[in-house]
Amino acid sequence: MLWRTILARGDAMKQMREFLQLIWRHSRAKTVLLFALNLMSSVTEGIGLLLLVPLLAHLQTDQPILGGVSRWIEKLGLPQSLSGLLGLFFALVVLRSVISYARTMVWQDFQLNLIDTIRVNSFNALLHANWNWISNLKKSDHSNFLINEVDRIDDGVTYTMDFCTGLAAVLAYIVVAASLSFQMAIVALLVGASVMFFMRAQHRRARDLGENLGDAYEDMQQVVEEGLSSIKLTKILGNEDRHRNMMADILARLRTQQLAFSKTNAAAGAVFQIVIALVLVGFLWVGVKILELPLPNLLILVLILARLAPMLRSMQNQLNQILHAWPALRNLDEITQMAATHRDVLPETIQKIDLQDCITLNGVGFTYQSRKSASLNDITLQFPARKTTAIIGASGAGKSTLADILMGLLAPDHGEMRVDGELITDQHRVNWRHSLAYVPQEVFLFHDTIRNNLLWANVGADDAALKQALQRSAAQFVFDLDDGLDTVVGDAGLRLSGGERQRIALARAMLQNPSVLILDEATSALDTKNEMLIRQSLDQIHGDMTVIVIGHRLPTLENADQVVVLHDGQVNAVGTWAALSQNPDAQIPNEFKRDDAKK
Ligand SMILES: Nc1ncnc2c1ncn2[C@@H]1O[C@H](COP(=O)(O)OP(=O)(O)OP(=O)(O)O)[C@@H](O)[C@H]1O
Repeated sequence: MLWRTILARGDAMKQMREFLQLIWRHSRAKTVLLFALNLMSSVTEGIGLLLLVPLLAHLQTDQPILGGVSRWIEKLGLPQSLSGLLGLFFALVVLRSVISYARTMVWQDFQLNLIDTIRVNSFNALLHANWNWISNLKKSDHSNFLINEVDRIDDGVTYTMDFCTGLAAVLAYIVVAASLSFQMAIVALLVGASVMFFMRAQHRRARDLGENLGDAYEDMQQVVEEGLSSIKLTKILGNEDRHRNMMADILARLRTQQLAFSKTNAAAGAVFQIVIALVLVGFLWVGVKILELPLPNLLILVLILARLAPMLRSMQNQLNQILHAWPALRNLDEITQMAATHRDVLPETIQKIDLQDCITLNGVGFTYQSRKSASLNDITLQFPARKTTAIIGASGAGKSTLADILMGLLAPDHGEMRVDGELITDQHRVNWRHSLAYVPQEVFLFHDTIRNNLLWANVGADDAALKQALQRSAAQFVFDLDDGLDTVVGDAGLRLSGGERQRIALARAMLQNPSVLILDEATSALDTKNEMLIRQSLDQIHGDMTVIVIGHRLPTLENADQVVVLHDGQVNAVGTWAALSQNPDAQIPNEFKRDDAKK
């Protein structure tokens, strides 16, 4: 194939093909339309150029119109007079402008749509990936991907399409040139192909620089995200300069990459211009001295060459940009494939599971991918419905891992979990997750109003339901705020105290009206008064809702129906607090003993 010859190299072909496949997969109909418009635009351009031959011949009456062109004019019944040819030429220019306008509009719509689809689909793939995989990812890499890398894919797609448009135009010019002098067209083609071939080293360099640029963007994203989210710590540690320097170092690296890329491009441009000037000089010499071409033909050939030169130069640049952008496309493939491999199994419709009897764990074991030893080992437990179970244990004993298994966020490597006797498999896990509510130790609130933060749990809840949920969570302080439910909580809820954040998170959980409520140190940031209020509200739901509390303070243990002691990922003891506190074999963390002693 002609363009295979022009590129004369496998890599660029493969990478451009991947961008073309992306375009093709997005909308076949629109891709065909775009290529048809490209073709029409090139054909009208070619015909317009050919019409210049008789037009020029009119200016020089002793010159005959070259046979091929005049034959076509006669065959198609086109006017041969100067005014007729001028009219035709003008009509062609108008037609070409209309085609070019249509092409731009179709392409703009197509391109914006394609890039939005890539962003939304990648975000969606990450959101639906399972917790075990996603929790081990570096967040900044993925935000960098969704923001910067998709922009680079956008560049790659644009340059691919521009390259195709350029290629169609080049082909049209070559056809026109061949119809005027076949030998000259072949010479031009061979020169173009060999220049492209010798540019291989620069193409490779463009791709390598593209990969380095991607890494530098990832690092920058990480520095910005970590710098901003740790700003309080930064101020306390006095590390502002260190963050600024890290940012400056990364920007310097980015600058070096970008300059290197510009240098590669500029060098390619310089070589190109020299080669094209040589070809032009040789062309004229061969045309005049050897082939003795008629003046109109020679002028059109020179015009073609003069227009081809910047076009080939742009195509050369586009090729570099495509290679530069390609690593981002490879990242897209990797992320999409990885996220698909680790995808949660989604049911067709969400059906909440209403716990009636008990949750049972039989011989459950779990090992994190990055760990050699198991974090949970042979856990066999029962969590009776409408009862409160407290899980305690030293730091690292496996409490949060156990909570993640109970919530269906992690799937056990060994053993099984059953809800009312029904085995919970991947097919049930999402339904099960929708049936429970969770209040973590580190509460997350959106930078939005309290109302909107609550509505994430139940979109349709009215103000009365919100008020009730806030009351049940001892969060009446909201009604004393100037803007009440419409108070904006700030970034991650930073405009509220830790205790206020926790109470709003608890209200959000209550609003879900869950079958099971899981609390992870959820009252750790509360003062005694508010802790007591929350405990009272938990007492109110006692007997109505299944509650699992992790690592709580002593009073909660005393009120729990059963307390599970975890030690080194295993169940050490189970029983009421009264029984456990008398059991010398129970590995009860010291803080509970001290609290007990104080009491
Ligand atoms: N994402 C993870 N990847 C690898 N190992 C992990 C991960 N999360 C926890 N672990 C390890 O699993 C073990 C149990 O951790 P887990 O967080 O469940 O303990 P915990 O009892 O909740 O501790 P703490 O009270 O300190 O929060 C620990 O050894 C911990 O280092």
